Amino acid sequence: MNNKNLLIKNASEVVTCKGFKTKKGNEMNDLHIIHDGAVVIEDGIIKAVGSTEKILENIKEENYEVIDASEKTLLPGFVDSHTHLVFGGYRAEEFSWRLRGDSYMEIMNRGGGIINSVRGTKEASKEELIQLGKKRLNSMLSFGVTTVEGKSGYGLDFETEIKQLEVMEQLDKVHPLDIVKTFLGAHAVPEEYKGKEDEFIDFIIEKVLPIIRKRNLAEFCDVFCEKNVFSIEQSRKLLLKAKEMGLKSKLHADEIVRLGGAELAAEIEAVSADHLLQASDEGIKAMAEKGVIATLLPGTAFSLKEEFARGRFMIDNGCAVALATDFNPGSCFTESIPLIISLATLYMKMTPEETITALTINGAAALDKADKIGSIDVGKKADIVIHEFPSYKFLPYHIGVSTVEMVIKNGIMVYDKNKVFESI
Ligand SMILES: N=CN[C@@H](CCC(=O)O)C(=O)O
Ligand SMILES: [Zn+2]
Repeated sequence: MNNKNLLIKNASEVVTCKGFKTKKGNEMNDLHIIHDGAVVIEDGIIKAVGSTEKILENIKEENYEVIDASEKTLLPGFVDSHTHLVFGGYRAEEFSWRLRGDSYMEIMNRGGGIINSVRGTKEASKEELIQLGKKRLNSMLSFGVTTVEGKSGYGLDFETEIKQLEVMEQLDKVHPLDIVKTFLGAHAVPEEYKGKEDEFIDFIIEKVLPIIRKRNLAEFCDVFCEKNVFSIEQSRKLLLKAKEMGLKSKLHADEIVRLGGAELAAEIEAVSADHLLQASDEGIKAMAEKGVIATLLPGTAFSLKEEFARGRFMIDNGCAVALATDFNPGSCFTESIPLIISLATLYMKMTPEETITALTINGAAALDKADKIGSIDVGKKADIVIHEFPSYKFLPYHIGVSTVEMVIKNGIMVYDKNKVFESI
């Protein structure tokens, strides 16, 4: 189907997630559902949303390609706002080591972990990374993701960091999924800068950031602010310089050790602070006050066998929470949104409604795009997913299984599960 004028009608529920900005605290429970709803799409943009009856009174059906969504649920496309999708090589061996008890940091400190993926990414050609990227994006799309954030950070040198960002730039052009690019040059300390972390931060600021800015290769700057990686001071310096150059801030914060990353995120008014497994009460409250989004990555905690971030406490204290996969080759090799939904609802005490908000409008807000995507609102991009059951309540209920039947991106059908089984 390639018709940009589309009418989806008779949906059991249109879960609009209505809104153009971040939802905080209790607001996260309000999904603004329309029962027996319809959506009108023209030229890739949502033109009207309402009850099927009202919508049909105002349009001529014959002018549209029509999808009958009876007994189905419409949701905004998911926004996976934290991933490391471009990398070469895999770390299946390290996963086995972790199963036998080695910790993530132990593996990292003996030259595995991120540095292992840096080797693989340096060795891979741009074309290889593009082909791998396409497969990964296809998989994400099948889970109903229509916008994804992707980070560099498996280069740690000028050429490879730029290569990763260029690969994402290219993927964004050739693949229906939209990619928001983040520069994560400070993801680990390269061998030649061990003990000279300040110099490495200066190298990034002086030599890499200006080119990224000039070529518009990233919208966000991120840093792994962690004990034995980059300190609070180094992270602050990098993010503030990047901000001066026009890059918005994100942080990998308080993941393994409570370092004060949440407090730093509030101080510099970052768009989001991510992970936050060890974030302090004060840090969380400061983030709520400053409107910093807490992007939680339960797949990572699960895969590392760590305690989950305190999503319930954060929401109860007025924070805006987003959820993302953290898809990467080490700490969380999954693009599964159903897994994230299961972990958030069953283990993080988030309600189904909060979970959906965290994966849609708040995911969009974590990418500073809540005005364009993340909800089914008139004027927004027509990124809409048709789920095969009559209520959003089936998403957590159908544990670990994708409920996605069709994905519409910019008003065009790009995934139809029924087609996969057409010949059966
Ligand atoms: N914690 C730091 N960075 C990634 C892991 C990257 C890796 O292990 O390759 C994360 O967000 O989980
Ligand atoms: Zn990450």
